[in-house]
Amino acid sequence: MADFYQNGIVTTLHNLTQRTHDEMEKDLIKFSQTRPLGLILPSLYSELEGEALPQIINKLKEVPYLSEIVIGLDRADKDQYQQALGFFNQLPQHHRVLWNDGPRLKALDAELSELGLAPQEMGKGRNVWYCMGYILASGKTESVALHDCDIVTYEKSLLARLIYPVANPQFNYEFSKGFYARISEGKINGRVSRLLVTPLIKALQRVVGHNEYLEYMDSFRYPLAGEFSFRRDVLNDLRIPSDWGLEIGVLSEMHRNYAHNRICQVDIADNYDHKHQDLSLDNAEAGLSKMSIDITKAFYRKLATQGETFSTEAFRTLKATYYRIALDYVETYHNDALMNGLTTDIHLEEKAVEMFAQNIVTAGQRFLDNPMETPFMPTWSRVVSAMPDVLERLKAAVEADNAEFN
Ligand SMILES: O=C(O)[C@H](O)COP(=O)(O)O
Repeated sequence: MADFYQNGIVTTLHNLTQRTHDEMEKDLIKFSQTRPLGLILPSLYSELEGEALPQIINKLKEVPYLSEIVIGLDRADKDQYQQALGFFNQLPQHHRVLWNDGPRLKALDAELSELGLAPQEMGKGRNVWYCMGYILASGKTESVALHDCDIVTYEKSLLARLIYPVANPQFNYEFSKGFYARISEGKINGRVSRLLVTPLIKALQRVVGHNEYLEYMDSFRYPLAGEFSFRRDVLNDLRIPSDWGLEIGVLSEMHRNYAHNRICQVDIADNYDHKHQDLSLDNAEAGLSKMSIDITKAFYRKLATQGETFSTEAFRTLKATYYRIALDYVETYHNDALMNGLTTDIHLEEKAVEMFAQNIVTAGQRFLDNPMETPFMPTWSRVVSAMPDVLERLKAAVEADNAEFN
């Protein structure tokens, strides 16, 4: 049973009564009559063949309040795109599949690239960015949810709870971020969120001193959750990184663009499990190691925009501060696990903390070596200003792909 504590400077919407999904769904059907609701699914072709996505689609088939589902499909050739269209045709809702590797969308991407406006890296960030552009172009929905396609514990209630805060016309929220616990096979997961992000924020608070942005980031119970929802107008002005800094980047942009009372977080599931990546202890270019470097750089960049200056010495101090705090958390989570009949591998957790500590310095060095690096994708407002018909052309390309291969 959850408590009802408000732990930070954004509103937390709890699951206090285990209200039934049917009741919430009735509300959402009503809300959707005045505020049409949509969903973005950033997906890889390989996920169609996995365990999670077919289950997710099975559950989504029964969702009655969505006017539009936009699927961004990465790493698919022509045959795979055609198969994907067949697969997603199970959905009774209006849906479109963006073939990101297809000739039409690649041609548009090449034109944007000439203007210096195309995302520079392949991956989820780029996929999400194009889906957001398509939502703006189609104009079919007022509020949109986004979630990953590798969730093996997916229930319809996750989506209902995720979208509710931006669907209810009586609420003033522009953005809502999901949170949950991650437990599987008797273990607590969420290794980067628990062992890097939270202790890093605490360490930055100690080193930088009081900082309202850090207080805001510290308010989120699962800052790395890939599940969030927003009103459509939010999409015009998001300048987000294309690398693993995406989730931190979205939170940072919401902080820049909106007052705190327009932002909330919501309890969307008791437990969440998904595909786990390797820690990659020995390779800083892969797995959770690479993720930790991208995330840490996203924090440095954001703090630099607030006038914070960094040096090699500052990064060393930050590393030492982080390391001590993170080790305390290893113990905290171990005790929490034991009391709940779960386990954590203390040795492995400490090895992860050692790697993250090293990566705090590595990220710092890369930040100092490349002060002009901007892995950000431009806001859609800027893209529209540079290419006024871009949204119409994006929509036309997607419609043509869906019509030609369906
Ligand atoms: O959220 C996280 O911490 C990372 O995505 C890693 O998650 P996992 O430990 O559940 O795989």
